[in-house]
Amino acid sequence: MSAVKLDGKATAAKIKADLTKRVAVLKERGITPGLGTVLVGEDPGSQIYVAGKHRDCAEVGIASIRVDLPATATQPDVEAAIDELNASPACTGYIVQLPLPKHLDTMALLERIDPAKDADGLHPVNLGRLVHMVDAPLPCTPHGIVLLLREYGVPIKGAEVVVVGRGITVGRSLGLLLTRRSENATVTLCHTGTQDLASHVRQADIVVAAAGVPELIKRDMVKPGAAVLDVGVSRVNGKIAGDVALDVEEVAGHLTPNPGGVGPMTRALLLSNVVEAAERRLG
Ligand SMILES: Nc1nc(=O)c2c([nH]1)NC[C@@H]1CN(c3ccc(C(=O)N[C@@H](CCC(=O)O)C(=O)O)cc3)C=[N+]21
Repeated sequence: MSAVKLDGKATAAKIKADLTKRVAVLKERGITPGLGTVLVGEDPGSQIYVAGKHRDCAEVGIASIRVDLPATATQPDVEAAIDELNASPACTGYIVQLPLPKHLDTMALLERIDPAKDADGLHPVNLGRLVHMVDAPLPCTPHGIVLLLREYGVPIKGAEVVVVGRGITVGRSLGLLLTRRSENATVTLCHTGTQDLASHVRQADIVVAAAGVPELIKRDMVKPGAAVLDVGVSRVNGKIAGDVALDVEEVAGHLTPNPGGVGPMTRALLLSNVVEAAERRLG
């Protein structure tokens, strides 16, 4: 058996085509959506991600505003950059690229972002709205995962989902999305303290691997026919390595390639948050 490919690149292209039309409508009505990025330091990985986000913006007609600060930037320096984007009418949404250098207080900076401009959906107010099931920008990777499963008709309702990894950006917030009444999945959140990871993963109809540990999910842990989504972005010898062993392809029913799976969906849903923020301005 070989798994059906959950093609994130192709699905993201469809989302971007829809966003391109919506951006054109917004422009006719006098609003140009604009994505801001705040990047602190010279981490090569972060540089590549941020450059990619600006390319994506150009593709759909979103303006972009890039703020790059040196690794030595102080807390007040970054606060000033955030205050400027909060005040800028040209910026309808923005992100502070993570991780930030260790000397900075990440939480204080994230809390300073205007929740209405939070393109990542990671502001505590917006995560709180997600807990309360109130309309808010959604975290990009979890939202991308839900849309990718829907695109390929993978049943979510009633599914047993095992999420591996409790990070805010993916694991912890994905459970909130998938347990909404509209999705109705049953979600188990596994992490480094989980006693017997394999026994949990074996029960799963859908496995989401977001731990950042190469080859954590092995072939013999996966129930035949399960959908497996690989969110891992570790670097091994300069190459991107996911969390899922290659031969899982032989047992899974659906599988995301990596690259070309969850990453492009994350980027498309970031653009979607920027467009939605601009649409909310129109009311
Ligand atoms: N505030 C903030 N928001 C983020 O969303 C955020 C962040 N900080 N810090 C770093 C992580 C990582 N991340 C990726 C997004 C897309 C790909 C992606 O599209 N990767 C391509 C491969 C690389 C490429 O072709 O550019 C793929 O999977 O096909 C990868 C990684 C977002 N992050």
